Amino acid sequence: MAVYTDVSEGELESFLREYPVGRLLSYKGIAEGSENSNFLLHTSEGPFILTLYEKRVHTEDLPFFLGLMHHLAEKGISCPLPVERRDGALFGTLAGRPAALITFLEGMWMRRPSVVHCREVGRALAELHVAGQDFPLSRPNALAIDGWRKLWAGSHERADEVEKGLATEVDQDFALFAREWPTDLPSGVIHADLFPDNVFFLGDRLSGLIDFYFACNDFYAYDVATCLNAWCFEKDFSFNLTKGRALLAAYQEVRPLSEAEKEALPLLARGSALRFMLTRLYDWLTIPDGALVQKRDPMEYIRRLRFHRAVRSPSEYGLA
Ligand SMILES: Nc1ncnc2c1ncn2[C@@H]1O[C@H](COP(=O)(O)OP(=O)(O)O)[C@@H](O)[C@H]1O
Ligand SMILES: N[C@@H](CCOP(=O)(O)O)C(=O)O
Repeated sequence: MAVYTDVSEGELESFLREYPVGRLLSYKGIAEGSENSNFLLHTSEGPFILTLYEKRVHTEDLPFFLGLMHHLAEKGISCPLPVERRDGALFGTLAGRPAALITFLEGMWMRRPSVVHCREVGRALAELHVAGQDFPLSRPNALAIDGWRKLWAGSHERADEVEKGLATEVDQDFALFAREWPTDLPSGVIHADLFPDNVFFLGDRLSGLIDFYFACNDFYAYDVATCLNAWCFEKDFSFNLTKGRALLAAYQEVRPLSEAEKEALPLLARGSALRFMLTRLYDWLTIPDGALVQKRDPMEYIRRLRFHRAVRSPSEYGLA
């Protein structure tokens, strides 16, 4: 459940008066998602999504996130369009939180993505990378190595509660990344969280991308690695080579990877697995039991991390 902040009908109505969206007919909290509070609204002008930004989203980053959605939508990427207020602003304040209204996207996310879905997401990711190339704003990745170190500092002491020996194991990954993390791969705007729950489909056709609230500037290939982790592993933590091949081939039809990007993929996939393990671990250890938030299992990403440690060649992900 991700509704951290309650909104009363009265305060919502007065918030909506600033928007050209007609009269409020109904609204309800959305259980899915984990970072922000989301509501589905019906107004006399149609359905909208209302988002109240919570702990990991800072107000100063909203022009980047909302401006990016605007930019991508104009370039033909199917993503929500932030609705402009009457004063031209893309967000306001509601129930003490920064809040925005975005257009509603049709479709549903795939609980069990198939090879066809992996192909669709590979292509969409590359199109997003290309469409973002002339976006004028930039935002450093707050969850790059320095961000990982902060999360690790906040959970290191208790990591062995999740699995004995985990703290020592992960310390070794940090040591490797400090020495070998690439510095000069092609970079630009990346989504940074393109998991299945952030990609909508109508049948087998991708209908839209949502949740740009980790978007930032970083290596394109790091985004590819994040998608390999999120889309191409099976429930038993085996890597599905057919899915990997489909995702990478579709990506490369739009934006071919350089030799340096291909070579870096095992390390980037390992780093991306660590990044998601760390946010999950931090939340696992700090969010109180019984809170109305769906906690995600850090072990799922430790298992991926272990897989990548053993990878010797990018061909093991399906790269030709
Ligand atoms: N533009 C949209 N159109 C339709 N549904 C949306 C849209 N944005 C969010 N949702 C719904 O809200 C849920 C949570 O959104 P998400 O942005 O992933 O939240 P969080 O940032 O908290 O993870 C999604 O799974 C989806 O059901
Ligand atoms: N995708 C992340 C968590 C972020 O949640 P989202 O609902 O914003 O995609 C994870 O799986 O750890």
